[in-house]
Amino acid sequence: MAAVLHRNLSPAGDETPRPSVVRVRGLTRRFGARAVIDNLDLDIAPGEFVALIGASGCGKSTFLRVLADLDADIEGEVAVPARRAVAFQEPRLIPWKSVWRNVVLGLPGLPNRGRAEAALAEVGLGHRAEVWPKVLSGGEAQRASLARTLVRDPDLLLLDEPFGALDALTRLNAQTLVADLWRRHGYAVLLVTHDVEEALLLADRVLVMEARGIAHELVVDLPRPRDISRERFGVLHRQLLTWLGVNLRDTAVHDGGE
Ligand SMILES: Nc1ncnc2c1ncn2[C@@H]1O[C@H](COP(=O)(O)OP(=O)(O)OP(=O)(O)O)[C@@H](O)[C@H]1O
Repeated sequence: MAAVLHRNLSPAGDETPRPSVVRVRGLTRRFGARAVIDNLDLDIAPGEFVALIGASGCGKSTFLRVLADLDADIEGEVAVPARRAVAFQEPRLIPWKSVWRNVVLGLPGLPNRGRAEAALAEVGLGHRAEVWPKVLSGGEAQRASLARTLVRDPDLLLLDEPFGALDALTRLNAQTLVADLWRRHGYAVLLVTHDVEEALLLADRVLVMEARGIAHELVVDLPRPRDISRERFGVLHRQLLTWLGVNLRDTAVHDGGE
């Protein structure tokens, strides 16, 4: 497994290293005798958007759960910021609480409706604060789940396939929203996804996970907003598919690197 170390993503010429917001060294997670993650190293810079992609069952969610502090049964060192937030494929809203109460659920102090409404307005749900979660569409529920991350004012946002269950158009809108929120708030993001295009649309860097660890890393050298019709986008797309073992017999695969 390749060790992946933080790259300085500041403008060309400025090689001053920045501190990492996530620092992982020698992480191993075993289930019984089997190491699903084996001696993994990773740094994520403040404000960096990193996508993690890989075949089903390779350990992506396991890794994200460790970073979210939902799993402490590990070996190695993991340093993450205290202010972090997580959103999953299912919005995980409590059905008997109104949307705004869901947004501030678990925050210390009295439920702060103003704060919830501000976050809901940011995701375009200012008019939905009072309703029950069951009346929200799939896309709206997922936006409420993003509002719940915003009220935590995170330094690190962990996203586990947050758009996986959405239809194509809703997904596109949700991706744009995530990109806008990221730009506005400046937190670092680790996005677990199965979608190569989504990874290239959103991330500064894409990590390809294979059994036990991170096997490849791609720095996405494309200007934002990303244009999927650009030739370079196609080159990076094919590179990722090749690493993922997708059969590209009918396309040119040798123009993207290795
Ligand atoms: N609590 C557990 N006990 C035993 N094995 C587990 C446990 N949690 C995960 N695993 C195993 O660890 C491996 C990695 O699982 P994980 O859910 O992290 O994969 P993933 O890459 O997120 O998959 P997917 O893309 O399908 O969501 C799988 O083989 C899974 O069966």
